[in-house]
Amino acid sequence: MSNTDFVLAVEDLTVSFDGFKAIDALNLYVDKNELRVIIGPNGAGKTTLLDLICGKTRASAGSIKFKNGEMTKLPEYEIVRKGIGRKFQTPSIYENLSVFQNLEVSFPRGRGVFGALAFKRDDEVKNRVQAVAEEIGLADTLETEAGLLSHGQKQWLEIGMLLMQDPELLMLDEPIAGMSVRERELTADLLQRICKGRSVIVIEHDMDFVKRIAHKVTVMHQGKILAEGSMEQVQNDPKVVDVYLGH
Ligand SMILES: Nc1ncnc2c1ncn2[C@@H]1O[C@H](COP(=O)(O)OP(=O)(O)OP(=O)(O)O)[C@@H](O)[C@H]1O
Repeated sequence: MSNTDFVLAVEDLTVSFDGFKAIDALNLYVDKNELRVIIGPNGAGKTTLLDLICGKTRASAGSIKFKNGEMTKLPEYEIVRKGIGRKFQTPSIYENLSVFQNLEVSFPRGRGVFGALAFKRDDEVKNRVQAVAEEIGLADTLETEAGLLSHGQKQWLEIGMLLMQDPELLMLDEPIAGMSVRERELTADLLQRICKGRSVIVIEHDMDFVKRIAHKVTVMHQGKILAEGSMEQVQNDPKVVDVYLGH
């Protein structure tokens, strides 16, 4: 395919594990500023798809283009540097550092003019930490040790650590697992905020949450796309009811 306006264009993507196709000739296109939710039964290939996009797993065939650049051959750190951030289910924050320090260490090195102008960098980092802390609702807890945060706050901090790198595509695997009702609401608001200015892909099983956040829903089944569209469209699709929602 020639150049497109899509942030992410996945085409004919396939990965086989010992002959089993976990992802099978899959096509997926994500727009700028879009919040896409991927749903589907256990084993459908959702996590494997995100693993392929972030370079954790190598494709057997097909193409993954991010802003029209091919990603399938790049190492993971290059993919991060190009602007793709991925949050896994288990938080990987530094429990004995403060919220501020967790955000500070996530600021990408090697950007801007440093050396003699190190103080400028300090300001730049501080301003960025403050802005991100506000975005994730942790501006009042900057000095708190991360290990003392609630489960939900830890998840938000990890999202904040990814936001420090200002990714253009952010991928989140079941971000509300284990959260309270209130934390889920706040996470929905947070996701709505962060997709203004970047694209977000979320894997989620909680349909009420999906309804609240999704611009568009992709339903996966057996490594393929079963259906795609608005929540209403996929909810009323008999194929989707049959393999997923009806269970
Ligand atoms: N590294 C691997 N080696 C062998 N098989 C794998 C590997 N990774 C994934 N699979 C298989 O690929 C299939 C898809 O798994 P995947 O975890 O992507 O599904 P999922 O849709 O994310 O499911 P869930 O909702 O349970 O997280 C499963 O059958 C899984 O066992």
